[in-house]
Amino acid sequence: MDLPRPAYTIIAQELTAFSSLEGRLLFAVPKKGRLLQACLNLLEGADIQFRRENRLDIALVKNLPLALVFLPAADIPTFVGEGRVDLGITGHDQVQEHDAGVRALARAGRMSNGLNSEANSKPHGCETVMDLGFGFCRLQVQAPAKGEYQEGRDLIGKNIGTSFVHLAQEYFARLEQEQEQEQEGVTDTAQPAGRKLRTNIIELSGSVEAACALGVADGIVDLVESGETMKAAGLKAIDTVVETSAILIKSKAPSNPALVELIAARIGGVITAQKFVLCQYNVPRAKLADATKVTPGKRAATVTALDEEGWVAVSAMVEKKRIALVMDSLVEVGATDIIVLDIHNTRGG
Ligand SMILES: Nc1ncnc2c1ncn2[C@@H]1O[C@H](COP(=O)(O)OP(=O)(O)OP(=O)(O)O)[C@@H](O)[C@H]1O
Ligand SMILES: O=P(O)(O)OC[C@H]1O[C@H](OP(=O)(O)OP(=O)(O)O)[C@H](O)[C@@H]1O
Repeated sequence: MDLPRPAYTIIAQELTAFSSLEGRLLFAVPKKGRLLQACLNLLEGADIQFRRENRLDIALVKNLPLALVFLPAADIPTFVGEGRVDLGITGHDQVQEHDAGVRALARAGRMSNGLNSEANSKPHGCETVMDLGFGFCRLQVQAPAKGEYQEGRDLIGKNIGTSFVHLAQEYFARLEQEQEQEQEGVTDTAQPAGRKLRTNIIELSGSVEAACALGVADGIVDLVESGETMKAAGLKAIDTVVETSAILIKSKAPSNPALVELIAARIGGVITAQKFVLCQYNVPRAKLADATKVTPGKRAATVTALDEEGWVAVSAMVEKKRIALVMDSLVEVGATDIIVLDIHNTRGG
């Protein structure tokens, strides 16, 4: 049985982990939620070996000078953007929300007042290394399905519940400005600094979909994947603010750029392996050109002579989502003995 450990044991372990961080590249991973399992699969595929002690948010990697830091997905862009952590995985939506927050601070003129002054001495912001191909969803404006609001503009001046306060503010600021310009016949699109938002953005930290039914908000801005949550809450989508998926981000001045490159290459290899399968088949040499049109491979198909006059064996990487159609076409061309193999890992492509 797992007995709860006294707090001092946990604190002692956390301190030990912190003291062994020196010389290690720091890599932030979502500590819970929708992205966690896919991230753990990715780390395993990239042979990043670690053991995360129960309730500890730092794990030292056994086979690389690397430490994983488990953080809320929403905080990862801040840690990476300020250069406190070198690499991170989070949603593109979270990076955009963070960037919108930085823009809001800049507009309010607070960056020049010494806020985050230490962080500001470093190159600020994070760079996207690659899209990871999971965590696809959309940040949408939603309103009661049976209500009067049909488009974003109808919610101007209303109460909007969201965890994405800065993106929601920018979205409604744009709509308000467009509406005012139309009314005044102005064509200048520059956003005036210090303009007061008429729409009331209410920050909520979770279960945002309940806000309309509970009378807290007239509309919400929240993430939608299948649409089931919003449907169950009696809401309908009226606009999309951003489309998002999980991304690998790096700080602008990582402590060990070579290790960042190595990890990015390993993760890229795992992503490619997840997207592709290896298709092998035999085909008469006379049909080779037709067959390789169907399976051109990533760079080119590998063609080997068979121990049978007039026949060749072909092997090529094919996108997993296209494989059934590709096999149909190969049969039509005259290919035989078609087999499809999973790819565990790839590199250099
Ligand atoms: N339904 C979804 N489908 C796919 N990806 C999602 C979905 N909901 C969220 N995400 C992605 O996962 C990221 C983290 O969201 P998630 O709801 O898992 O966060 P969390 O850390 O558990 O925070 P919270 O406590 O606010 O729920 C989002 O920013 C988004 O990129
Ligand atoms: O369109 P769907 O497939 O139904 O997914 C959308 C839901 O997923 C996310 O929440 P999550 O379940 O992660 O929990 P949360 O509300 O606590 O953030 C999001 O905030 C929606 O509530």
